[in-house]
Amino acid sequence: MSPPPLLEVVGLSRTLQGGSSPLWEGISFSLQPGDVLFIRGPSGIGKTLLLRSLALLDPAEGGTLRLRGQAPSELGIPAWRSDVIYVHQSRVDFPGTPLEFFELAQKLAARRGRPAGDLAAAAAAMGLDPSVVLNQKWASLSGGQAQRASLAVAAALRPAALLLDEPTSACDPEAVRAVEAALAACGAALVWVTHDGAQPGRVGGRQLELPGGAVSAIEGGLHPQAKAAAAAARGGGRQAAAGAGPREGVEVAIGP
Ligand SMILES: Nc1ncnc2c1ncn2[C@@H]1O[C@H](COP(=O)(O)OP(=O)(O)OP(=O)(O)O)[C@@H](O)[C@H]1O
Repeated sequence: MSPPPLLEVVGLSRTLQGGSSPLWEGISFSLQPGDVLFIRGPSGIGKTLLLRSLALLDPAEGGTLRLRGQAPSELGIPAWRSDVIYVHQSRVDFPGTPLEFFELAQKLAARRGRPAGDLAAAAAAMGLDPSVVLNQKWASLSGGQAQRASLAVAAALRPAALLLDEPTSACDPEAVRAVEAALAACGAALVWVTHDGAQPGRVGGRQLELPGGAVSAIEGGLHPQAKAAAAAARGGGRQAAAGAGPREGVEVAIGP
């Protein structure tokens, strides 16, 4: 028997309070390690809510979620959130520095026994100078630095899946390319919301259109050899991704 998918989503639906019809329904897809699924759709259609539902931060009222064959109720919410990490769309100024944040996140009970990732390498892959940016207060980082530092923390926590809400919205074109390559090579399954129409074609994978939920393959994408080389440079194996928000109730989501 073949192993279950890494992340399996079947028939997920969401209706806003007071709404007469679902925002989206019948959302189904499955992901294996390293897969990329872009979420596309107009503003307000519910892309963020879908990511938050996958992270158990916002309730979907229909459908099922499974991580390596286990439902959230079997795995427990903290364990789910330490392996399926949501990185918030907008800047979040946490107290302290990115390095302190990462160290705090590593101490969460749900992370005990998990191997530590290499935060400096993840930051460098995103085009940051780790010795500077990781030791600076979040509040003093530029928007693009803070966004990439969040992604580097997330990546270095080595989740199974990263839920990325417009992860390059604050980056200049050079940084966008670095982040795309770093995320594509990080080893986690990626669910990636973007408004950049060219981004799916640069990264590759599949895309899901809201509200209908149709999933299609994307033409193009990063060359598999480039991804393999980046993975080898990292030391191979399952790697980096996803941020941790060591706050009560959020566990390891990066952001509120
Ligand atoms: N926590 C929430 N509870 C109830 N309704 C919400 C919540 N968050 C967002 N909404 C509403 O749900 C709808 C979808 O919002 P969402 O942020 O998911 O859209 P989006 O597709 O990500 O938009 P954008 O592309 O502009 O970021 C909007 O009408 C929004 O007002």
